[in-house]
Amino acid sequence: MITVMGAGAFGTGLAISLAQTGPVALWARNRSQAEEMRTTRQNARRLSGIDLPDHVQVTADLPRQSGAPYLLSVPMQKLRAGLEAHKEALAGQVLVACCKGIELDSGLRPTEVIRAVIPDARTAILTGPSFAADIARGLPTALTLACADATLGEDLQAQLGTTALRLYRSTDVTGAELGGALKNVMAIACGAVIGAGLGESARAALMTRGFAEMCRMAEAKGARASTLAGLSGFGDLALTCTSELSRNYQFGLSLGRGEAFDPTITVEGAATAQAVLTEAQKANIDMPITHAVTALSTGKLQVAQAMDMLLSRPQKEE
Ligand SMILES: NC(=O)C1=CN([C@@H]2O[C@H](COP(=O)(O)OP(=O)(O)OC[C@H]3O[C@@H](n4cnc5c(N)ncnc54)[C@H](OP(=O)(O)O)[C@@H]3O)[C@@H](O)[C@H]2O)C=CC1
Ligand SMILES: O=C(CO)COP(=O)(O)O
Repeated sequence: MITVMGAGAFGTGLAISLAQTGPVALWARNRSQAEEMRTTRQNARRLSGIDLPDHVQVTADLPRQSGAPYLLSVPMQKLRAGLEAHKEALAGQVLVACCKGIELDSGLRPTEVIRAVIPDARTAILTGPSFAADIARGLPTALTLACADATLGEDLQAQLGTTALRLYRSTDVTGAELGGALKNVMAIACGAVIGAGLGESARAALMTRGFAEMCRMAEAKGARASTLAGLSGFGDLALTCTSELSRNYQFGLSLGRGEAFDPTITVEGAATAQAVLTEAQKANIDMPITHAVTALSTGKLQVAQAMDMLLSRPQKEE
């Protein structure tokens, strides 16, 4: 039986989707939350209003399994701690990262963090444009499943896809992970310009130049340009930079409006911008929007100053 580790919005959405094809375990670290979900058959805290089908088995005890994958659906900055706590049970297992980001302390991508903690894990990444509630409601969605081991990638594509959730396979793990991580940084930037009333044209400019920035970093890391042009890059950039359902975009909106933002809400792009900027500076990769988002989200610049910084750069060829 497949296990989803992490009963947040996305983990719950994935478990509901997978329940169409058979029983699935949804593991929550918090015993009382698991108990409440078992009783109410809803995840009121993270994905309210959507019922858990009978096939979703909520548990606070991580199932031991041989062969079936674990889907790791925790925020990027919590992934290492989540793995460390279950190192023994997860050794040698198939671990599919479902998080979007770069670890702040190490600069590592999700599958790199997994292998740093559990060296013999067999890893993959599931990423792309999808809001948890859309997946849970069975709305049509397409995602990238990237795995360096092509045979394992095919197995996972067959196991995790449903009629509504269409999976495209890739072996470019670096490209898929960087696309998913970097689009959140650009979504914060887009939210900030819309929040500050700077207009739709400014957002289109940021999305386009942000995409150029994403490709620059990803190609420098050995990713394929075609991966960035796919679901995990361009696809998720389009969704997250234009929808008020995105938490990264909402965070940007509040920065642009000068409003406070609830710190308990998961916003992957803020820490990721800092991690990416550190990496870009080391490797001499030009990432001005990532720089601006880092300055904005750490309170070093206001939106007007960040825009001045971007607009006063030397003129260049596109
Ligand atoms: N929400 C969405 O629409 C989508 C999200 N994603 C990605 O999925 C990842 C998770 O996001 P999402 O589900 O939305 O986040 P949420 O904030 O909704 O939930 C986070 C979950 O992670 C759990 N968690 C936190 N720390 C640990 C830990 N150390 N060990 C185990 N579990 C832990 C939390 O448990 P607790 O409640 O006990 O703190 C909670 O259940 C992110 O990387 C996000 O980018 C991808 C696509 C869509
Ligand atoms: O990654 C997502 C959609 O693909 C969800 O975006 P947020 O984390 O910004 O809500």
